[in-house]
Amino acid sequence: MDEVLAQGGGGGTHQNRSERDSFAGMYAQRLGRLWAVENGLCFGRLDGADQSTLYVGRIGLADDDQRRLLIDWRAPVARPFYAATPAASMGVVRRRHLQTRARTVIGIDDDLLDLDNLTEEDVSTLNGEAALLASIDARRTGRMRDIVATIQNEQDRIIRSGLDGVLVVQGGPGTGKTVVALHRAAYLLYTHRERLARRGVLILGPNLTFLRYIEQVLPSLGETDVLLSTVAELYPGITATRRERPEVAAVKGDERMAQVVARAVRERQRVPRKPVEIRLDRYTLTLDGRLLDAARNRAARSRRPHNEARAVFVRHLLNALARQAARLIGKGTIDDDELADLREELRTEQPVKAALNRLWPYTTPQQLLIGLFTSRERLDYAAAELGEAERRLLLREPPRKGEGWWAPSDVPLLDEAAELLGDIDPAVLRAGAWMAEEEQAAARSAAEEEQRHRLDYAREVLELTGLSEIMDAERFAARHMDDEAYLTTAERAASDRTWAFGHVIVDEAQELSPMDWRMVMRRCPSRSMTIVGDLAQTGSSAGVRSWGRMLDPYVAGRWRQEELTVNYRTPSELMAVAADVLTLVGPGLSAPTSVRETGTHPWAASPATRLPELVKSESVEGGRTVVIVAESSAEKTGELLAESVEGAVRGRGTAALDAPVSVMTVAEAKGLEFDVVIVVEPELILGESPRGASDLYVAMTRATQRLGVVHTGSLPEALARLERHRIT
Ligand SMILES: Nc1ncnc2c1ncn2[C@@H]1O[C@H](COP(=O)(O)OP(=O)(O)OP(=O)(O)O)[C@@H](O)[C@H]1O
Repeated sequence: MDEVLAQGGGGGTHQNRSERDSFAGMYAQRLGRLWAVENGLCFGRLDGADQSTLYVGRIGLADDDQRRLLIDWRAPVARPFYAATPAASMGVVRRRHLQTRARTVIGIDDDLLDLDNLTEEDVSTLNGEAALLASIDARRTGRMRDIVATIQNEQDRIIRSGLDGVLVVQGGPGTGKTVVALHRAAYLLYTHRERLARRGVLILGPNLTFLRYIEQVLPSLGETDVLLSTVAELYPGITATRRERPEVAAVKGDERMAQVVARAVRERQRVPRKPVEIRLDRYTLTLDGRLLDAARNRAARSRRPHNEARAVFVRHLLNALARQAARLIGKGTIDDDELADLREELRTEQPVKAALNRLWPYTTPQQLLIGLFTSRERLDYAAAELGEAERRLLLREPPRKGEGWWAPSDVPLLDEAAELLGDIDPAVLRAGAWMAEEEQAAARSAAEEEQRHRLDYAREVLELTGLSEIMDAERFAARHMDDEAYLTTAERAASDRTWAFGHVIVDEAQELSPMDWRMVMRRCPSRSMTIVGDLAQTGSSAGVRSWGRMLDPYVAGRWRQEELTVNYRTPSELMAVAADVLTLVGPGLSAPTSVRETGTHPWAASPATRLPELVKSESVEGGRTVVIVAESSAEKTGELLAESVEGAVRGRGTAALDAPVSVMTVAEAKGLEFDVVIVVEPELILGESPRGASDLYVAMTRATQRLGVVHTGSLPEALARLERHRIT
């Protein structure tokens, strides 16, 4: 890369410049990968009974003579590093954990696996648990780290479980479901590269903040071909930001909506009660019910989606109209050529075109849903099986400029509609005239936004790699765009609604509605999936109640389940209170066992106005604190803290992850973790949604060090344990 840089900017032929660009790009990418694994590159060593020594690291490395220096953690020979126990030593005498800072070793821990093969002195210096405990005690940075150095045996089994079929990983809070799912992605890509590199891996998370939180884990494992997304982002071209009431989302997530969308499509093909008259200059043509029915049935029999079946419908009607026209102009018999001429003539007549467009209109998924949700009449027709109250929840105002109309729960409905509607002929699409003005404007502004984003990204890459001198951002971005082959699998998959992924991982899977699952399953026809979640944490009313019931329509009897039982996040003192809350969620549920105690007890304090003072006194130097509030008081509490506590930030996104203090709702904090958690007015959280108990359970299990509750309202019974440590 130094050499490429030394060649400088302009000069040379076009060919020279373009070669230089592509070398520079290639080296930049390779360098990026190596940088990503620099920290803690080598973290383990295995000493075998056969006197062999292997070093285990984030990636595999060999020297110039192809001698193995470092074994990739995913390679089969590295397996004993995670799986060997004194009872089954797998040929390993000693497992050593290496802790490094930059390139210096700062600590080692040994596990002794085969006593007979070690000296007394070795034995006296061993301390195996230390590596894990040091790792989970560390301050949180606002980003998830990888755990390659300390993967535990029950986790390792899941990470290395076979690629095929559906694997469900059920586990309580903090048991490592997310981190295990991410390592599994890295492992699968490494082990089944052939199969997965082409089709890619999709990882679905609950919201964008969460994706920011986990996004650095995989590149640091040496993988880039994974698409991280939320369900709301799965429909290319749609930004679903509208916020809606949970009961509205629950109706839209219900599986009956599949029928509703199907009927909405059929509504667009409805035959009018009265015959349709088409007035032309010389005569008037009539399409009666019988004729229209016949044309519609012909189209239906073609089994093509709506927009593609339109051609069948139109052909049938035009033939009939041509024959009618022939009769009207006094031609009793007519040969095929004449009929064809007449048909083509009619096809271009404006009144004929208008009638055909009304009878079987080209329809985009967006148009279909806007039409459905803004019309009482259409809803009554299409959503007959929903109750009156449910239909009323679906009704909404038409889109207005500058206002996001789509909600996350619309995305699977758009996807469902896209399946039933099929593609519109690109020539028709380009003409654009059939599109509503707002839609055209929205498409244009999305394209501009995309271009801006691309340029920013290009600038960032060039600056980071010191290449901005020799390559300009426009050229870099344009090349990325033009050259299909240059796109990563993840980029190609992101822009293609019909992409079939090689493997799909769904995190916080309990939150997905039946309609979400229909869409996700479409993205994974091979049904090679990892589904991780915790039924006790389900916050959405349309969410999963039973893995079996959710999966049976897709893979009845063909899925397997693993359980994670040890909590690596929450100390046992905090988990005891969370376990009390869990009894409210449902009978017979058990909380995971915490791996450590800290001696710090969770507390309660009143009134809630003491919040700023307590946030300051409880926060730990260099650590992260979250204040978790009920949805209804999030903005108010956010403002209060932003004014009174330095560095406090309300809300979602990267800023909230990086701030020393952030204010979040339960939904926003789901899946994340913080050093210190303060829950405000638990009674409100409990009462705010039908799944309030699950929400409170989620809130109480986010802390790695300290937990407190502030309240002015009453303290829920389930939190009575906190009275013992009330801060006065
Ligand atoms: N083997 C391990 N070594 C070190 N840290 C671990 C290990 N397993 C899990 N952890 C840590 O425990 C914490 C919780 O993990 P994670 O977020 O994956 O849990 P989860 O099961 O997804 O939790 P939730 O259901 O609450 O979202 C993380 O900080 C993770 O790094």
